Amino acid sequence: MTAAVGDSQTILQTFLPTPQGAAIKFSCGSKFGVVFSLSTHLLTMSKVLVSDPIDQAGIDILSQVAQVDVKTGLPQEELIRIMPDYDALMIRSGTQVTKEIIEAGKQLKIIGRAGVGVDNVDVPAATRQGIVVVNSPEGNTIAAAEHALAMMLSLSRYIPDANASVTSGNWDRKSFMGVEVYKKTLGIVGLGKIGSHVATVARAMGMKLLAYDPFISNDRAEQLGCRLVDLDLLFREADFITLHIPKTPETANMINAETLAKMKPTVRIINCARGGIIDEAALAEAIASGKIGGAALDVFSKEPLGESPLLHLGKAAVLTPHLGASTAEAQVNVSIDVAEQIRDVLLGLPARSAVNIPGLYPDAIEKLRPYLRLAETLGNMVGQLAGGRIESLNIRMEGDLASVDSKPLVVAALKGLLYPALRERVNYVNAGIEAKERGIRVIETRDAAIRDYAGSLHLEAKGSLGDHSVTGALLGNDEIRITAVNEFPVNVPPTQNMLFTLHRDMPGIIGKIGSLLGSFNVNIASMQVGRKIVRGDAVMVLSLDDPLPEGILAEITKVQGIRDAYTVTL
Ligand SMILES: NC(=O)c1ccc[n+]([C@@H]2O[C@H](COP(=O)([O-])OP(=O)(O)OC[C@H]3O[C@@H](n4cnc5c(N)ncnc54)[C@H](O)[C@@H]3O)[C@@H](O)[C@H]2O)c1
Ligand SMILES: O=C(O)[C@H](O)COP(=O)(O)O
Repeated sequence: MTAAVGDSQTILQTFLPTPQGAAIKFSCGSKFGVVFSLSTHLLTMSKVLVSDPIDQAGIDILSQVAQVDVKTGLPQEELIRIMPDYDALMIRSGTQVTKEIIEAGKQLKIIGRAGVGVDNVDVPAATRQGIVVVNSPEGNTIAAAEHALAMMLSLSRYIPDANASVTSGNWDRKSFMGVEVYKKTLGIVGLGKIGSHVATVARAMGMKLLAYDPFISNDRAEQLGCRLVDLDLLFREADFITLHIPKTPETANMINAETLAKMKPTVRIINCARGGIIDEAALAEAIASGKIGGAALDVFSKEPLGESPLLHLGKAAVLTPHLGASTAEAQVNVSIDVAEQIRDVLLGLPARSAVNIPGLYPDAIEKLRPYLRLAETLGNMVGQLAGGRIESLNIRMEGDLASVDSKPLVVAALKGLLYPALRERVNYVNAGIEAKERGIRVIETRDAAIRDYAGSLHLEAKGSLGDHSVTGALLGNDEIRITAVNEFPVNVPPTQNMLFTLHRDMPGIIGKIGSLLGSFNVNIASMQVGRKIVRGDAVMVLSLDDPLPEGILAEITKVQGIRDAYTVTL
């Protein structure tokens, strides 16, 4: 990287390797309103592996900034073997991105899922490695909703079997007497993006709508014409049940022998969400024995399905091979959506749909960008001052910052705190998890009444070697100012090489430190003393033009009146 990009330096440092090579101009995403100078080295070095069939539109986007290799259907061992070469991996649901693949991805910065579900990605393992995982939360919503509706109608009119009958030369009208959906009750489990669109269309078809979604308000359900009910009532009253929920420990096997027993004998179940939400053996048994009417399934606990009792249910089961997102439109949408995010992350910009960066959405970043830099700098400083093992980090949001979403600031502070220990291995993705694993307790407090600056941050680290704090704020031009160290007021910009002393405020001490540094050929750029009372305790902050040579700290602490001395390198 040859030039910092506006204020996005913090984010750039998060993901980008140290650049080399000649600079060329490169323009990207106007939504971020920035122009980058990227090194040719970086451009030629970025490599993206596309391991599932992805629409060309996304590949074209990626090809502008990276070498794109499309290698679909690779076995796990081969993926593990080639992963070390790649900066980004783009997938659909076909590739199982296991911990082993992720760990093999030594250069990997981003995994892009061209679709919604990331259940084929070991997200915790990616987070642990600092790899951002993105998806396309909306690109295939309509496709999946329309597939669910098509499945409902196919099942109620036996279209697949009727078609098979005609194409094999029969004209059998008796066997395919169907039912209407008009005035029937549809139970929608999960009233999110897809469930909402299903509700809208089903309502227009004259269906009565029940919905179960513990995270949706009554107002939203009413807006969609749905009556929010509990799951039990939905199971008992619905003529059709359609699932639009993620597979989680709570939803796994939600439809099982016990819940099937509560349903109407004519009920038809549609699952275009995820395999594993239905106990397939129990479902097949319920259909075969006439306990329920039938099922239309697009997703299965094991894909490809292979041998299954579901294959032997005749016209009472309609099965498709995970086609919910398979429309031309959806594939273009998800491919572009995810390719743009991969491109952005490779360029050091934030991703708009990262599933594992807490609270770091582009809007939030845009507003907080200068404060993220402040938080990271203060975290880095207080970590170095505290030294040793950090037990807790107290982050106080002051003034205007007391009312902002603090998550990004906390992540930035932790990234700074851990940087001296982890260097490039810590980033916005894994800072939280790295801190947790080190047992660092994070305490957030807010004080809107502190108004020395519009907004300031106060970080206090308690560690095995002592407790230290730094406070900082931004000037009008977003320049960082350290405004207190260990509660002593100062007003200094952070610089690359700094020396802090805790000492007794007494004549001659500043001179002695100056001469000592001079004798080691260290030039002082600026110096400031902060004290609360005359001749009491004080702090001295020096910005140095050169790094402190080995051994000088020990000499400084020998000076009479100096209690402690610390170096900070930013
Ligand atoms: N078949 C396909 O090809 C295909 C395509 C796209 C999406 N999907 C799947 O469809 C599902 C829904 O996708 P979406 O985009 O609508 O997601 P979404 O996040 O917009 O909606 C999911 C809804 O489920 C609700 N929910 C979560 N846990 C619940 C629970 N225990 N009980 C009831 N409701 C619960 C949430 O509150 C949310 O409103 C996902 O599993 C997704 O992977 C499948
Ligand atoms: O979660 C999703 O987006 C769907 O399951 C689609 O999966 P696919 O991209 O493999 O079609």
